[in-house]
Amino acid sequence: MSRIAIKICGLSTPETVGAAVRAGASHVGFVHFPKSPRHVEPDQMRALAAAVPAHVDRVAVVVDADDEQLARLTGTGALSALQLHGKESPERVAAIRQRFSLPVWKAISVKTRADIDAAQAYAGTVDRLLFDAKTPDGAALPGGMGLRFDWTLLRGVAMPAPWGLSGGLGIDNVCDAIRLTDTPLIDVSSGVEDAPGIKSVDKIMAFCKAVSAC
Ligand SMILES: O=C(O)c1ccccc1NCC(=O)[C@H](O)[C@H](O)COP(=O)(O)O
Repeated sequence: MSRIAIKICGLSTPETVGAAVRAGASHVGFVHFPKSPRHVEPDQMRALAAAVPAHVDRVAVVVDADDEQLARLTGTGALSALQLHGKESPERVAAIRQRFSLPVWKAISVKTRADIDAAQAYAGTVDRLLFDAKTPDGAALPGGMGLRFDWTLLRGVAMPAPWGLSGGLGIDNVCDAIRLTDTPLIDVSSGVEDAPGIKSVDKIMAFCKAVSAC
C-alpha cells in the first residue's frame, strides 16, 4: 500500500470498486449528484460499499445536499465519511457533522491563493479539507472535470485540518503533484476513466502503482 492515501472517486460498478481495493486505494468515493455521469442512488451505493473491506473508507460525495438527502445516504449504513462538494458554509458543515455523526470532508474550490486562505474558516468544523480546482462559472459540475489548479499555491499554507489534493490528477502528473505539495492524500476521478463516468480498471491499477512508486 502507498504511503500516500489514495481516494478513487466516482466509482459506480463492482468491477472498478474491486480494482480500487486491489490496487491499494485507502478510500473509494461514490457521487450522489444527479447531474453527474457518476451519480449513484443510495441503494446502489449500499451494494457497492458492501464489497469494500473495512480498512478502506467509503466516502459519499454530495453537493449542497439537504438533511433529507443526507439521511437517505447515511441511512444505508454503508458510509464512513461525507464529502461536501458544494457551497456549504462552515456553519452548515458543523451542523452536518453533528447531526450525522460521520467524519465530514469539505471540498475547497481553488483558483487563487485567496480561495485556499478562505479554507481557514472551516477550522474545527471538518475532518478533512480537499483542495480541488474551481470549475468555470456555469459548468455542469463542481468537480470531476479533470481540471487542475496551480499546486504551488499550497506552499507554506498552515493547514487547519487534515487535507488532500484533487483536480486534474493522472498517471503522468501525480508524482509532480505529490513532490510539489507534500499532500498526504490524492483524489482522482476522470484521470482513471476512459470517458466521463466510465472508470478503467487498468488506469486505476496504473494510477495506484504510480503513486506507490513516486
Ligand atoms: O465527479 C463528479 O462527477 C462530481 C460531481 C459533483 C461534485 C463532485 C464530483 N467529484 C468530486 C471529486 O472528489 C473528484 O474526484 C474531484 O473533483 C477530482 O476530479 P478529477 O479532476 O476528474 O480527477
